[in-house]
Amino acid sequence: MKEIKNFINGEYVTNLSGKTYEKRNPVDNSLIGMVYEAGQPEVDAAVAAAKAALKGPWGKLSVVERCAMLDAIVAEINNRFDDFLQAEIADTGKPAHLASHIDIPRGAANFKIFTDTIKNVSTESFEMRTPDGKTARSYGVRTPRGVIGIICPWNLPLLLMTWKAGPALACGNTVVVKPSEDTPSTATLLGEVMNKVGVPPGVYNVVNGYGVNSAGSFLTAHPDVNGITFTGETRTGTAIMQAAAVGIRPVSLELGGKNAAVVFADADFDNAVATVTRSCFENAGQVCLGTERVYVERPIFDKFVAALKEKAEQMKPGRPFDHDTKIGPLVSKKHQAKVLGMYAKAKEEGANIVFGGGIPDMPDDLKDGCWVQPTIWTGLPETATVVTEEIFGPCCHISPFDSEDEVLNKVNANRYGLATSIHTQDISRAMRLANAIEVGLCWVNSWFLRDLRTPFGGSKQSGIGREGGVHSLEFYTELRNVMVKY
Ligand SMILES: NC(=O)c1ccc[n+]([C@@H]2O[C@H](COP(=O)([O-])OP(=O)(O)OC[C@H]3O[C@@H](n4cnc5c(N)ncnc54)[C@H](O)[C@@H]3O)[C@@H](O)[C@H]2O)c1
Ligand SMILES: O=C/C=C/C=C(\O)C(=O)O
Repeated sequence: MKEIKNFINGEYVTNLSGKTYEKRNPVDNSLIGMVYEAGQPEVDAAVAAAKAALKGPWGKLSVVERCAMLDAIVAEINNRFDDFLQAEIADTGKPAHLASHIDIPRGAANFKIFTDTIKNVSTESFEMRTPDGKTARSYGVRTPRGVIGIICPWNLPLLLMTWKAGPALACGNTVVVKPSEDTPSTATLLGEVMNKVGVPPGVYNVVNGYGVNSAGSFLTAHPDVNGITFTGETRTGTAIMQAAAVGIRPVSLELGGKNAAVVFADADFDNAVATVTRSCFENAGQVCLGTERVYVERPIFDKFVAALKEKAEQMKPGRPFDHDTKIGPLVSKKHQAKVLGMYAKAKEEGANIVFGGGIPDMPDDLKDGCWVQPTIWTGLPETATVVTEEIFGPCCHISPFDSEDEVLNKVNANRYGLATSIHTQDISRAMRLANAIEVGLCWVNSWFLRDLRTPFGGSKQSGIGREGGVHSLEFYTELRNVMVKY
């Protein structure tokens, strides 16, 4: 039986409480291993190790030396690509082609982008005359913020954790990572990489467990944590922001969304169908940037619904390494129940079920997995639950629109503001809409196309702050101004 331990001060440790919980494979509900839940003692030890490491060899490295160590992390993640692939797939059940093209490559890329950034970023400097006729020169100095608490969700476990650990370490901080209880494996495995490349003990720590009354809340409440970066549900973000208020610690929040795709009649139809298919169903809809609201200009509405239905019908569920698998399970029985509950709600509210709405027929050996059908609805009002609330599953509601103003108002009427995709060949219209849509991320004729130098984050109730390239420095460093009179 696999044991998934905590990684504290360079060592894999269990816990004082002896408390463990089961990690099950979402594909067939088979038992993968037992996870040692970190309690207050383990979180205290991890934070103490991280704090001490700031004053040790890690804190004395030059930027170039630190980046050389991160480059070694990149190389070792790539050396152990298959180990990370197997671990991520065991935890999530996602198709191997998805994990091998997105999750694991981004695990390495999320360190590389920040070594490139930190080596080439400058700070500002100004000169002024002083009242007594002398001169003064000011300049900025960026220093690490300190111990960073990193709390991650279960949908893109390695990608989303390294999207935080990469800049945190590149900027000279130390980290305590709390992966989702549902996906502990890749964050824990990364500890082996840290030891292999010689990252000093205490720089990278992992405490496994839950949120409330467990490792998550112990970490956010810890007074020696100097900043908290979180990705997860909006309501959890509220709780974490409240915890961070004690001691005035900054937060970086990447939260929920209810993202729209807007398809105009002049769009490249096949590209729009292919792109919206990805944005609705990729990773079984478990992507924060995913589309759950599709607005289609009326002249092509029926044609678009039929085309998306055909794509959904082709989404063959199956085992991760089966070549014909097009969609995997949801991450857990708990999440499967949540999504099926929303499917039932849509039916109760009178949705026209174009496709799906339940559990797919699976072979006997997979029947106990966390499967749901890709699902398409039409016919609901904008006020319907599945049109306003985040579901985080492979489903979308499609509705027609007749004007730019109408669709803009519908897209903006939601409390979230994370991502939108706009499909049109009229670039002036695309830019007009992109300037008016209240989101952090807007794609035109594309989706989830990522340049890691660009600002990434949500507006409204989808988050606080931007991460990516130089934008990550705002959270992961303190900027001090020095003024020299001479
Ligand atoms: N904006 C983004 O970039 C982004 C990316 C991925 C997922 N998400 C969002 O995450 C959600 C799905 O992930 P999830 O179910 O893991 O989210 P979640 O909020 O339930 O949990 C996220 C993490 O927070 C921890 N946690 C929960 N309560 C906590 C508390 N009170 N204090 C400290 N830690 C706590 C959990 O253990 C987990 O590690 C969806 O809403 C999705 O939109 C957003
Ligand atoms: O599920 C949410 C996906 C988030 C993606 C990123 O944070 C990224 O691509 O950097």
